[in-house]
Amino acid sequence: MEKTATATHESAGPGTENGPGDAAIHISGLTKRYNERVAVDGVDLTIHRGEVVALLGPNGAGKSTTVDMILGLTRPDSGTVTVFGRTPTEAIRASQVCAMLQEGTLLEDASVYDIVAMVAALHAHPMPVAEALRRAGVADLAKQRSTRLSGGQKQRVRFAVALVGNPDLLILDEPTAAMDVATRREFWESMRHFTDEGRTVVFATHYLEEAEEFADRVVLMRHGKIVRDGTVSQIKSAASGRILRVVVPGGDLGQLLKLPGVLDGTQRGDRFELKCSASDAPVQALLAMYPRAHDIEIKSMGLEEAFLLLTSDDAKPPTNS
Ligand SMILES: Nc1ncnc2c1ncn2[C@@H]1O[C@H](COP(=O)(O)OP(=O)(O)OP(=O)(O)O)[C@@H](O)[C@H]1O
Repeated sequence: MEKTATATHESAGPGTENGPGDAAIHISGLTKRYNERVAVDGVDLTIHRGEVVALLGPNGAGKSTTVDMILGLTRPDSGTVTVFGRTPTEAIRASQVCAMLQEGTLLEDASVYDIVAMVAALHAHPMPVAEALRRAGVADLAKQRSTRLSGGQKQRVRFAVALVGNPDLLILDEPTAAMDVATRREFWESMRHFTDEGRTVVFATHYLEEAEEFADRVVLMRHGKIVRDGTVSQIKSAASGRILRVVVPGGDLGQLLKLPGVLDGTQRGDRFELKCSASDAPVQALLAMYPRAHDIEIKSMGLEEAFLLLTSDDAKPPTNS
C-alpha cells in the first residue's frame, strides 16, 4: 500500500493566533542524526496556510528527512514539528495531510481504480475516486493493473492516491522525478488547480524551473540547514552576482580567474563565461588585461546559478536567516 499521511477539514486545533496552531507547518530546532551524520541540523521553519513552498537543495541536503519528520515517519532526535497545531501523528490520524513520497509501492495486481478507492475508504472526507483519477490524469488507466504501469504513470497514480484524501496540506517528495515533459506539465496544471483552492503544498524538487514557476517561496537547504528562505527573486538576489560572457582572443582562464571579483569560470576556445561579483571591477580589470576582449555580455544570475552558488561548499553563510 502507498505510504500516505492524511487528515480532515476540521479546525486547526490548539495554538495561538499567528503561532504554531495558525500555521500549516511549524518546525522548531528540528534535528536528525544518522550515526555521526547530521541529516537535519536545527531547522526552524513556518509554512503558512495557502503557501506553495519548494524545498530545494543538492543530494543529501536533508529534504527527504525533513519531509519524513513533518509526516511523522521519522522521529526527530530533537526539536518539534506541528502540523495544523497538532503532532504529525495526530494530523495524520485526523486526516489533514496527504503525501506523495519518492518510494512507496502500489498494491500489486489491483486496478488503479481499486487502489485509489481503497485509500479513499481510509479518509474521513475523501474526494470522489473518479475526481481524484481525473485530476491526476489517470482516468483512462482506471482498469489497468498497477504492475503494468510505466514509471511516470505510477507517479500519477501516487498523485491520485495523495489527492483522494482531499487534504488541506499536500506534501510531495520529488513528485515529477519519473515523468516526461508533457506529463510533468499536466501534473503541474492539476497542482495549480489544487493550490488555487487555497490549499497548502510543500514539494521537494531538483528541478529549479518547477520551483521558479510554481512556488511562492523557496527554502534552500544544504548540509541539513536552511541556507536561504524567500521568494525566487529574493533567492536570486541573495546570490547577487553577474554572469559575464566575453570573447577574449588568446585569453587564459587561469589568468581570468585571478581578476578581482571573478568567482568562477569556464572556457570554450576564446569564449569565456565568468561568474563575477556584482560590481564593475571584473569588467574593468578584464579590459585592462585584455583590451581586445569583445562581445561582452553581462546578465544577472538565474535561479540555477544562484542555487549552485548558494549551495556550494564555498558558499558564505546567510546573513539574514
Ligand atoms: N535512513 C538513513 N540512514 C542513514 N543515513 C541516512 C538515512 N536517510 C538519510 N540519510 C542521510 O542523511 C542525509 C540527508 O539525506 P536526505 O535523503 O534527507 O537528503 P535529500 O536532500 O532528500 O537528498 P536527495 O535529493 O538525494 O533525495 C544524507 O547524508 C543521507 O545519506
